[in-house]
Amino acid sequence: MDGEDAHHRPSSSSSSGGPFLSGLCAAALRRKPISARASAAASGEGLVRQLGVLELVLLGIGASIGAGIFVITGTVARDAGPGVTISFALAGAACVLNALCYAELASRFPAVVGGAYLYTYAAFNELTAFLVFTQLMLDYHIGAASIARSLASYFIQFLELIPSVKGNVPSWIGHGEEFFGGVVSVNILAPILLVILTVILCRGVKESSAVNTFMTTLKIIIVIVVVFAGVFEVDVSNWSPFMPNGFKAVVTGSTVVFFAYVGFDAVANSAEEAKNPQRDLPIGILGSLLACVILYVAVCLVITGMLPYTLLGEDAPLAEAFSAKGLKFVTVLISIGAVAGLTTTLLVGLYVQSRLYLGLGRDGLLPSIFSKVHPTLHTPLHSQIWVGCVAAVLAGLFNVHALSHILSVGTLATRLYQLV
Ligand SMILES: NC(=[NH2+])NCCC[C@H](N)C(=O)O
Repeated sequence: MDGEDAHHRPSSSSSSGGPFLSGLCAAALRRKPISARASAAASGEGLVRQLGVLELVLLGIGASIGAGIFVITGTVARDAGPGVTISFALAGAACVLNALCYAELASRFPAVVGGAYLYTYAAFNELTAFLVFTQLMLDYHIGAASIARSLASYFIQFLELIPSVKGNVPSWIGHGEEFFGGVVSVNILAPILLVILTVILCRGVKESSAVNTFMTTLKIIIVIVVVFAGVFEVDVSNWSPFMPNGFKAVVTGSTVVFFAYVGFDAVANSAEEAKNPQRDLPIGILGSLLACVILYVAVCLVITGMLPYTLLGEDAPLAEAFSAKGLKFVTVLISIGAVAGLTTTLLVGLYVQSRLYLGLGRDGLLPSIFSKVHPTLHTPLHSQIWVGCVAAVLAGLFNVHALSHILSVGTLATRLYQLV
């Protein structure tokens, strides 16, 4: 990798041998010449092109539809009323603008891993790119841990449906055994789930994509069934007034529901594994986002039409709305949808992280071990195992509450950076 690294770094800025500080500044301010890197990637030293357009669209949807739609809808609807639909449409429109930028950049630099990190490196400089990476990693590492913790709780809840098991599952298995006044909350199920997903990801991009395709299709079907089951329960009088607390509450709501769209950018990181990146990456990015906008808006219309917005629950609004109408089977479907949703956001999140580590390892910004790709599996094994371990340690020691505090700061900082 070192030879290649030297090859793609601009010699003018780094070879002068001048004072240490000016060398450092020059390094921090250099940009990435994409063409050289692209030809190195194209020479076939690692990842393989296995993903078609459908797999890319499902990758984006897999990363985006998590628990957000099942939870945030109710939280926001309590303020914005049925206008939460407009909140989702507004946030969706903002994301479409963002996605158009991603689509344009992804088709310009199609053959290199890296997504936002790569684009910042090419447009600004190495320092900015590295900062983008650190913030993305803060978000992804902590995000992966908290999603794994939520998944573990879901599994324990399913297990406790068995009468003889109910109340007998030790808390260190899934819910967390608390120490130091609740600062540390130890459990083993979340790390086990992370190990399983890491093994799948290490086996190959085709295998990981197959799991994602299956789970994502399942959750899309569930969301569609939920919408159709709900349509027959809609009472249009629940939609008026549409914005009980005015447009301001709707706009405020759109800043919260933005979270539900986070994920479509994952597609940009599969540039080196897409069969026809120049054409398929933009389709994958925009296609997955548009699918989410349609599904989310439909869910919002249905849920706010089913019950007066004041009666929507805060924790599991969608499930509660259906049990209030006596549709228990839909409630079960929603739980399965949430588990599938969490699993795919976790899977794709871990996938994206490893490709980012790979990109930085190749660029010499991280130790070269991260740049290694397994010769037969064609996956960045070291990077993948590393991101799995970090998430497993965090998920093994902290609960969602502790993790989400750190995550909010990370996500906000990341998005601010991207705006700049
Ligand atoms: N990188 C992240 N923060 N990913 C979290 C994705 C959350 C996903 N959009 C959801 O609604 O659940």
